Formats: sequence, structure tokens, C-alpha cells
Amino acid sequence: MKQQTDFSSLAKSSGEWLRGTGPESDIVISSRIRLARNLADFPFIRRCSDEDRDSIERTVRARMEAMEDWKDIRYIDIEELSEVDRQFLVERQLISREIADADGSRAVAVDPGEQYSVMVNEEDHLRIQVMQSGLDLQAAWATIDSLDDRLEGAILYAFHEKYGYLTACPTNVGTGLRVSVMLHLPALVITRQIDKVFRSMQRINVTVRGLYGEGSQYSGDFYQVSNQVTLGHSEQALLSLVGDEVVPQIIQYERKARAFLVEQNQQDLHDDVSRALGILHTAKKISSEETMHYLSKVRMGVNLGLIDDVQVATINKLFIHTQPAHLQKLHGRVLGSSDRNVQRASYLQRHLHGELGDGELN
Ligand SMILES: Nc1ncnc2c1ncn2[C@@H]1O[C@H](COP(=O)(O)OP(=O)(O)OP(=O)(O)O)[C@@H](O)[C@H]1O
Repeated sequence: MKQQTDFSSLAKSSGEWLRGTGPESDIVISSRIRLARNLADFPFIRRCSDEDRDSIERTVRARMEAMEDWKDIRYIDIEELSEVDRQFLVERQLISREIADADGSRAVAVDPGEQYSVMVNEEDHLRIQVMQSGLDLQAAWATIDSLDDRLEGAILYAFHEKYGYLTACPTNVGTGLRVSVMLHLPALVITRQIDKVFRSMQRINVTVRGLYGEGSQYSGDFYQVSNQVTLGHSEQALLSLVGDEVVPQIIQYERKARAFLVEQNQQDLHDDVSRALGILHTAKKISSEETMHYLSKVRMGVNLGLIDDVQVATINKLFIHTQPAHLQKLHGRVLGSSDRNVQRASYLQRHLHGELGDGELN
């Protein structure tokens, strides 16, 4: 069995994307930009031999480590990690499910604030991502653009004069850019308007995905919206499509739905969020799905001023620390599902108790 890796400095925090600050942070959890890049001297991943993958990984690592400002970056060999550790990095959105489950040489470089990570040997040789709390795509763009320039100074990218950056999947050719914004939309779910809103998105080339990206379930009322294609569009056009057109409109719909719920049903709503907090505060066993469901209600209750004394940052932290791998890392040992449900309930109680004291639901 593989040894557990020491991620204690990460396990105690929530990372940049769950900081709970930044513009529109009552609805927008985080902004993310990712760039797909490939090394000019190697075939795309699907055509790579094991030796090619090893060689890409070694080359990238050596070039990164030689970079001036790379000192604080943690370079993690994913192949060496236990299953719990890989799942832990997936839960923190630092690596994808695909790279966690893949075979062969693969790695991720992460900065201490977890604002950016660079996956090596995912679908493309490099997947660079930057996260920013709240709706702030321009800040995320400034960071990733500078990081990309620095990497391009050290690594020869596959680039075509006419088509732009060459990528494994044709939908990424051009800028290699995906702009995605993670939204918390409980009121649109409660008022059953969410499907209608998202159907209208499909007509304008915007994709809607669940909390863990492509193929993942919608969970805890979290949805991420992102651009579907990039070829033929500039970086600024894509940032503007998602950040200036689509997301502000969804925010407006969610705000209207929240206002409607408060106006029409204040008592029912107050009852619903207070019960959710009550369950989280007192349950003796609880699954992660139930936890997400109730935390989502509490998060909305806090943002609507129906619950005092709980900080959004605490709720964000609970969202991530109650995920299966986080619970196991915080515990320092592997736990089965039933044990996790007990430990999760106890973790929630300790942390909400710290915030609330006894019986301070208002
Ligand atoms: N704004 C965001 N904040 C936090 N995490 C995000 C955000 N947007 C996307 N993610 C996470 O990043 C991971 C990767 O996202 P996703 O699978 O949608 O696509 P991708 O890796 O960018 O691209 P592709 O589908 O082209 O391979 C997922 O776990 C997803 O939840």
C-alpha cells in the first residue's frame, strides 16, 4: 500500500477558490481559467509511448525547477500518491478526476496559496489553471497570462501560425482557453427555474457542468458555466462572453429568485434554512451528499441574513473538509463509508458549535 503524503498545510485551509471573498461572492464561488498547452517536440498524449510520457514529465519538471520564481512551488508526482491522496487533490480542484485515475507518469505543480496549478500529462501535456475567489476573471487572466509567458520562455510549445496553440482535442485549438465560473444557485433550484436558464445558455455556446467538471453531478446547488469552443475567438472575447454577458445575467436571475422567496415565503424559507442548520448541528451520522444539500441551504440563509453568527468562509471550509478524502486526511487514516458518516457529523458539530455556541439559531 502507498504511504499517505503529508498535505497537512493544505488540509487545514480551503484554498483560493473557497476563500469566500471577491466580487459577487454571495453567488459566485470562484473564477477559473485554464490553458491547454503541448510541447512541440512530443506527440499528443494519446499517441505517446510510456517513454514519451516519462520524458515529457522529466523535461517539464527540470524546466520548471530551473525557473527563477519557482522556489515555493510544490511539484507532486501523482503516480506515487495513494488513492486517498489523489482524491484529496481532486476534492481541492487541484487535479482532475481523469489525471487521478490515469496510468503512467503524471504530475502537478501547485503554489502554496493554491491559486494556480499545472497538471503534466493530462489530456494535454500541460493544463495550467488559475483560480480566483469571487467573480474576477480579469485578475485570473492577468495571473495565468504571466505564468504562461514564463513557462513559454522555458518550454517550446506546439503552436501554429494560423490555428494558434495546438491541442489534443479540437475544441481547445486556438487559445487553449476555458473560462469557467462556479456559481451557487439554490434559489433557481428551489423555484424550478434552473433548467430554463441553462437551456437558454446552450444556444449561445456556453456549457454548464457540475461541481467536479465534465460528467459530474450537480451537487450542493453548485454549477460551473464555461465557454464551449475557443477556435476563432480571442481570449478577451471569451472572458467577456462568460464574465460580462452570461454570468451577470445568471446572477441577476438568482438574485430575483432569492428576493421572490424572501418576499413570498419568508417564514417557510427561514424554517427551511434553520432546520438545515439544526440537522448539521445535531446529526450523529451524515453522508457527504446530505451535508452538501444542507450546507447549501445554510449558505443561502447566511447570505440572505436569515442566519447570523456563521461565516460564509466557515461554510465554504465545511463544504470541502467534509468530503471523503479530506475527512480521512484530517483524521490521518483510511476510513470506511460508515465511519466517515460518523466522523463527518462529529466534525460538523465541532465546527458549527465553535461558531454558534449552543442554541444560537436565530
Ligand atoms: N470556477 C471554478 N472554480 C472552482 N473549480 C472549478 C471552476 N471551474 C471549473 N472547476 C473545476 O475544474 C475541474 C476541471 O473542469 P472541467 O472538467 O469542466 O474542464 P477542463 O479540465 O477545464 O476542460 P476539458 O473539459 O476541456 O478537459 C473540475 O473539477 C471543475 O469543477
